[in-house]
Amino acid sequence: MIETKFLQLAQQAVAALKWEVSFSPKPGLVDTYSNGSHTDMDWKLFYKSADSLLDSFVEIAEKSYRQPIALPLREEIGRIGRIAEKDMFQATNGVNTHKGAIWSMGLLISAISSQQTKNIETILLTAKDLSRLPDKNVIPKKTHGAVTKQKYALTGAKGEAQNGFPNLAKALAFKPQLDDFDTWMRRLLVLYSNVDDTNIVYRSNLNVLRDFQNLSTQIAVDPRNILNNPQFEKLNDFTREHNISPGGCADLFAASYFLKHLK
Ligand SMILES: CC(C)(COP(=O)(O)OP(=O)(O)OC[C@H]1O[C@@H](n2cnc3c(N)ncnc32)[C@H](O[C@H]2O[C@H](COP(=O)(O)OP(=O)(O)OP(=O)(O)O)[C@@H](O)[C@H]2O)[C@@H]1O)[C@@H](O)C(=O)NCCC(=O)NCCS
Ligand SMILES: Nc1ncnc2[nH]cnc12
Repeated sequence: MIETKFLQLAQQAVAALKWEVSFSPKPGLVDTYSNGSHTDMDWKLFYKSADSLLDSFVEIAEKSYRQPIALPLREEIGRIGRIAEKDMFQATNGVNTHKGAIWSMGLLISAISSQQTKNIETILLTAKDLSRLPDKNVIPKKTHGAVTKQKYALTGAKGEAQNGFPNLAKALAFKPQLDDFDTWMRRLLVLYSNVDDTNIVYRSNLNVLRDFQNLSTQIAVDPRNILNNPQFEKLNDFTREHNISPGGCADLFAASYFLKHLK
């Protein structure tokens, strides 16, 4: 029988993934208004994908409960993470919806369950330590992320975790603004401004990433209502023109919501 505490933690992670895709508008990304720069995904597919991850998230919480941060735990959650990736691809018919999210959420769930804490600093530090342990069972693949990281000397989702999730922490540190929507929109823009998202670079190049980040920074710090700021429409147009999607930022956005709403 699944213990309620593990199920509840996993359900919160799945709910955060669904919240992320529902949050609208998000330039370049799939939301409930549009499919952004994607032709093979919509918000319903993301819901299906999120639901397919519940069992693996429960198992990560279970297997991590009060465990020391050491190689056996790292290898165990790596094994479950790879099953989660398979479940996701099966649920989506081969579309990569949540690969980055499985990685980040998996580490965060494991950190929460192993330390039995809601303290964000402790969670990020523990997830960082876990991610730095070498999992000998990883088979290097020529993924889009791997190709891009090598070509441009970027560190991707792995680097974000191994550095203690600095961009996620930056987004969370952003003080509430006018209202809940404005606060979360600016947190998303903080991620757009700072994350070296390999999805963007794979579909374009480093110059496009930097222009995207600079435009996002301008909007994030502008006190005007974001949806009335003409620069926001410009950002939307920019993602369309370059056919780019900040999928890595979306994963971290979901993870930041998950941490902020831990019960
Ligand atoms: C360590 C792994 C994450 C290995 O990952 P990989 O080597 O494949 O490459 P990364 O670049 O590290 O990216 C993986 C995904 O992470 C997201 N991401 C990208 N950049 C960043 C960043 N700077 N910080 C954080 N996260 C980042 C991103 O995922 C999202 O985008 C995907 C959808 O994008 P889309 O545009 O559709 O791209 P594609 O389908 O690839 O291509 P096209 O559409 O252009 O054709 C979606 O998945 C989002 O989630 C990257 O895709 C890890 O996978 C690993 O080692 N796993 C093993 C299991 C394990 O150990 N798990 C432990 C914890 S459970
Ligand atoms: N809403 C979204 N759109 C595109 N890629 C994503 N990866 C995770 N969430 C996403």
